[in-house]
Amino acid sequence: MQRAKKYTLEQVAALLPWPDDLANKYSRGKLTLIAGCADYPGAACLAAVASQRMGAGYTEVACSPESVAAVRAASPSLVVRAWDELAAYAQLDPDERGSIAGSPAAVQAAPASSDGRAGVYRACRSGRPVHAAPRPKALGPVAPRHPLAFLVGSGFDAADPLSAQLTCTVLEGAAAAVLVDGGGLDALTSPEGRLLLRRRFIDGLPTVITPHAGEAARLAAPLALPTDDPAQLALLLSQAYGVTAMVKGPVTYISDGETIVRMSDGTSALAKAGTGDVLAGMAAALLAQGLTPVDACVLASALHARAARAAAKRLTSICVTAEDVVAAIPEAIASLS
Ligand SMILES: NC(=O)C1=CN([C@@H]2O[C@H](COP(=O)(O)OP(=O)(O)OC[C@H]3O[C@@H](n4cnc5c(N)ncnc54)[C@H](OP(=O)(O)O)[C@@H]3O)[C@@H](O)[C@H]2O)[C@@H](O)CC1
Ligand SMILES: Nc1ncnc2c1ncn2[C@@H]1O[C@H](COP(=O)(O)OP(=O)(O)O)[C@@H](O)[C@H]1O
Repeated sequence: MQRAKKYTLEQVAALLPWPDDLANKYSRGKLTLIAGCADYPGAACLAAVASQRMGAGYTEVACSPESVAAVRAASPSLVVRAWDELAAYAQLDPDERGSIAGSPAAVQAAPASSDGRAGVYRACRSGRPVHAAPRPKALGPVAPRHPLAFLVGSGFDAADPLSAQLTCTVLEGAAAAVLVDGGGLDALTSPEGRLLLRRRFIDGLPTVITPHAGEAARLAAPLALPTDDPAQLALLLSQAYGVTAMVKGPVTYISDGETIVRMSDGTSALAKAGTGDVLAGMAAALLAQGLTPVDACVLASALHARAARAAAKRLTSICVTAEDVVAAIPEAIASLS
């Protein structure tokens, strides 16, 4: 059985993405979140403001139309749109969208954006009716000048078929790192989800999953993976799905299929709804800033734990909320520097 390793404080601190003097908002990384269904706008708000605090230069949210006002109200510096066009595209039959087994070379051959910052809507905003929407070769520029990443699934309702459709559309179209969280995770067990993950793995496109114990068990079940040891589960999920897996809990384990990292600095103050959405936004923001999947998960998890401890010191471990964890991210960063 493989042993888990721990990072030293110095190793974690060395991962902090300090901006250089000539940075601009695009060079600091753009994160696009596809998150927040009508019932869970809060998850999109929490993940998005956590991304901003975690240093992403540009945070864009595509959420359900019902959630737009709430997400806009969460922070005026977020760029927020309804996911209507993307959702309409996702609902097309895969045959109409184009074969999901299409050649990766075709994706690479798509013309690069001239301004290097086309967003999630470019392919869907041609003014054509939805049934004639072109296949989005890539969500965002194919050859980005600046780092970018996508987060999909926080605040999705796993029971709604649209959740799986949106998740697969992002996995298919994003020529960049994708983090799958919350109600998007169940989509990965379907034949289409498995195929898309395999294709991303072969193409060298990083995918990160961030399940809690219940979600990890649902990912393990169809493959009959043992769930009794969370460290081994992180390793096995990573290997089986071709992703970097961060299995969350009182102790969190991160695996890229070769190594396992143990993160044990958390606190029960984190056992509250929404703290997982905060962690997803932090890790995805670090992916958008160019950290490797394991480094992004390690740094996000370490800062998440430190932020919760700092908040609990002031507010007690009874009172800390997910919003308090976001507010304490700056203290967590300062404590490492
Ligand atoms: N403010 C918002 O908008 C918020 C929105 N949110 C969004 O809601 C969506 C659904 O996410 P969810 O986690 O609430 O539900 P779901 O994935 O169905 O799992 C629940 C079942 O799993 C099991 N379970 C076992 N171990 C577990 C563990 N360690 N932690 C948790 N569960 C564990 C347990 O079943 P049991 O073991 O009791 O049978 C439990 O009944 C998702 O998109 C998320 O982003 C939330 O983040 C909250 C704030
Ligand atoms: N007892 C605990 N000790 C330390 N960390 C915890 C504890 N309980 C939960 N957490 C952390 O809180 C977060 C909860 O995530 P998750 O269950 O996905 O919440 P949500 O879906 O409500 O956002 C995870 O990062 C997990 O590691």
